[in-house]
Amino acid sequence: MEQLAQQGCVPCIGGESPIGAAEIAQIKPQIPDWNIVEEEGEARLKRVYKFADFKTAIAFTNSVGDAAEKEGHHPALLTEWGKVTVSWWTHSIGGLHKNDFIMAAKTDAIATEFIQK
Ligand SMILES: C[C@H](O)[C@H](O)[C@H]1CNC2=NC(N)=NC(=O)C2=N1
Repeated sequence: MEQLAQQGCVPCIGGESPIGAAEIAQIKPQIPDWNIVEEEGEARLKRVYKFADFKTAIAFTNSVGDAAEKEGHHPALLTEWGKVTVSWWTHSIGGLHKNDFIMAAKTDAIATEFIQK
């Protein structure tokens, strides 16, 4: 199976299908530290990363923002002292698309460039 982090997002222009339970079961093991949560009535992928200080947290945040711009798929990012909460979901379908799993895997890869606590 091709690794999620190596894949690119397909453009979401509306009308895409949410990811199915079978595919989630197949690919979720590649992003074991992410939780599927329900917020505002929508399924989202969420993970908290811990860093040594605010400077590292905001540098990581900006790097995730750059990846989002490159792929045209955008997360919610909450940057705090020593901590960044990242949430991925697909606004156009109000839930999870494979793109969100791809971006979660890319986010994990980016995090390895920063020293985590
Ligand atoms: C036109 C543009 O590509 C779309 O609005 C994109 C932008 N980034 C996006 N990001 C996310 N997470 N979900 C979307 O549905 C989405 N739509």
